[in-house]
Amino acid sequence: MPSLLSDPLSSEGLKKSKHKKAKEQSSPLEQEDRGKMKSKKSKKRKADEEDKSDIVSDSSPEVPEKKKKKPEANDLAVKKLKGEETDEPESGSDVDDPNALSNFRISKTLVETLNSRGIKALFPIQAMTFDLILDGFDLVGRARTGQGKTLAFVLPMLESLINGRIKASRKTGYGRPPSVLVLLPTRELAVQVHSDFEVYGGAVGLSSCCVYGGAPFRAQELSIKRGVDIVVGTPGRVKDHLERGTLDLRALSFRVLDEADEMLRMGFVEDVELILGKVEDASKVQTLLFSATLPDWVKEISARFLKADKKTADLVGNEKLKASASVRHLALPCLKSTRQQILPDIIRCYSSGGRTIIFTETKESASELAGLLPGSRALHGDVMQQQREVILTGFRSGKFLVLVATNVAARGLDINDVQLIIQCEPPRDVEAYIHRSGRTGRAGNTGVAILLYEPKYKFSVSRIERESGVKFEHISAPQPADIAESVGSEAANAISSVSDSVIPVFRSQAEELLNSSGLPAVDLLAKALAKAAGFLDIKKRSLLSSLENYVTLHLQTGNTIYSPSWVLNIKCISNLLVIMDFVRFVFSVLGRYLPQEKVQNLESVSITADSYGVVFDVPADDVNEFLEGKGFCTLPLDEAKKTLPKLLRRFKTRLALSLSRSWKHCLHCKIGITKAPTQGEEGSVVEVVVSMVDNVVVDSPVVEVAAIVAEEVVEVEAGITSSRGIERYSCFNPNFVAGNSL
Ligand SMILES: Nc1ncnc2c1ncn2[C@@H]1O[C@H](COP(=O)(O)OP(=O)(O)OP(=O)(O)O)[C@@H](O)[C@H]1O
Repeated sequence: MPSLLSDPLSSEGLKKSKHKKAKEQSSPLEQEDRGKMKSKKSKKRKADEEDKSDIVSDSSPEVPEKKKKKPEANDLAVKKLKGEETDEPESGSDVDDPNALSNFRISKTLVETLNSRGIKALFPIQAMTFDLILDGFDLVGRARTGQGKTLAFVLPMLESLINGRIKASRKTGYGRPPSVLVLLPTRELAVQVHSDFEVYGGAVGLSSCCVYGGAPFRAQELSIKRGVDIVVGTPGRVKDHLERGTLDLRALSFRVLDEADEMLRMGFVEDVELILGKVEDASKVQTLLFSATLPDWVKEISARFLKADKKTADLVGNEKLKASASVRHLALPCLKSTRQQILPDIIRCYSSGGRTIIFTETKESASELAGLLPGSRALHGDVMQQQREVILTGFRSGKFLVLVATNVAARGLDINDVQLIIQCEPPRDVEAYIHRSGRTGRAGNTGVAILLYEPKYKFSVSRIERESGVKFEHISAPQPADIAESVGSEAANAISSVSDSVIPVFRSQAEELLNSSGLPAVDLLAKALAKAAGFLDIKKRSLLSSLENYVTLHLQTGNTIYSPSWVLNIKCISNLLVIMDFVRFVFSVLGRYLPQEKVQNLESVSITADSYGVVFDVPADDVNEFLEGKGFCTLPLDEAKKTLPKLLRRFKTRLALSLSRSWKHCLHCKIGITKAPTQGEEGSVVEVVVSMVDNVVVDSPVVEVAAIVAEEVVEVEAGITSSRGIERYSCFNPNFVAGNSL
């Protein structure tokens, strides 16, 4: 099993930890094998400074006979969570499941509480870490989103407090200082984790309180003063309590950093370090760090604040897929301007009637979108804390089914029945993609995550694919047939469920409608179904850009439009000429058959990857005129043939048109890449320079052509800095491999 920080807790490792005695009595050959494994591990440890932990726990107590099967169950559960096939029997009894609760040192009351919430066995991350935490080790735990990291620390800590190591020393009286401190990056997460402590801790007589900013300080102070066993909170407010002397960490036995990477990202570095540093004798405190992702600097934290013999349980490791495997990851091209129109249809088609979370990049767009989508609410940092709680409660309880949120809701939030995640644009940060998409497909359930992107930013989708290991299914905007399929049956059920008692009352009007409409009864019924499903009209939507009332056409030229070397040629100056040639070619051809104003209405022209064709969007009303153009085979890509041909590149048509008009200006500008790529990493920053030859005064399209050209191979990173006659673009070239000269 892969590991990032150290060798993970493989099932083999667990087996070994639990059967030390068996290990001692095993054959020399077996011991030699183990020796080899250990030396492999020690090599790994050498390679990585952080890797001081080992998976073999010698301190595990006697384990009941049944536990010997545990590693197999881990494998099974891991497979299940990864979405792989398992040979698991349909209804295996708990006794057969080595991860069954009865196989762990969990007290009866806790088992009953877990059972009452439908939990019969531990998830792999929980099974891997339970004994280690109970036996007193510091730990770094890593698993994909939704795999139960919260209970992985809650359960063994509670057991430690009530039955384990801490039982004897734990203070219990009025005014006792807390034994456990859990830090989380957001208030919502703190509330969520606190509610788990209330349920499970409450069941075994342990009290807890939640402290976070935006809520009255005094009430928190009073509950701490009365004495609590567990404090859950956000770093800022915990720090406030420490500074005001209202929180005493002297009796602390556990400190937990959940989503530590996010805490640091959110700027809590100093607060977290201050809080961790407040513990006077760190050797007496067990520190646990859980996260779905472990960027480098989390290693730093774990090296500084966790003990040298810490353990690491890593269910992700170096595996390529970092995002949830139980989620279908889809990518859909869509212009920003059409987003609002297609979102309701996407929700209808993919949410299976469950909850949807839409992620936007800014608070403003979250509010704006929520205002436009009926039945949705916005959640972001500018919403008052009290209101945020009301909104989350409403969403959890099903009062409304669509939440439009910023990253506030990306991390950790565990909400039942979120079937669909929509991300309005590719996040810059791949971890944001992983966490947002992880709000669905939790606890072994399935879900759908749809990433919307502007066609010209397709490279961002490839970047996320590359870095997260996700393989996107590329889809087009829902077409009328898709919508009818997904909502039609619901509408049909709704109509079927209407009592027959309505028939005599409505019959005469129905007959009148049938006679007056001139439609066959079945067509009229189809209209009634559409109305029941909320449709008064079905608009066509183009496959290429999801434009309403546009149709995507495919023009096949019969000749290659470009040569393969064209694609490989990343020297911008020649690219520019080829693009201009192409623009002129397409528009001159279309212009031969169509009035100029029709050609100008084309949207999003794309070249097909086979080099023989062009795909573009035209207004639905103009389709026939385009189809009648002689000499060309122009096919509408309609509902029947739902997939686009593989496309090579696309550019903004209106811009291209204006370019073709200012073609002569382009001849007077020279575009080149002047700066050597940095570092030699894959994907480097380069600089595109557009210099105007002959001092010809050029207009903005010439500048934009550089952007088009740049877009071909590079992502324009910085704004344009302009000096007389020269435009500079700082660009990122994701395809550039060190060593290639430009
Ligand atoms: N052993 C279990 N059996 C069944 N359900 C479980 C089990 N453990 C946890 N769950 C449920 O799984 C869901 C996800 O758990 P949790 O929120 O702890 O995941 P997570 O790994 O912390 O995810 P994230 O990284 O997104 O924060 C919760 O609803 C939780 O109640």
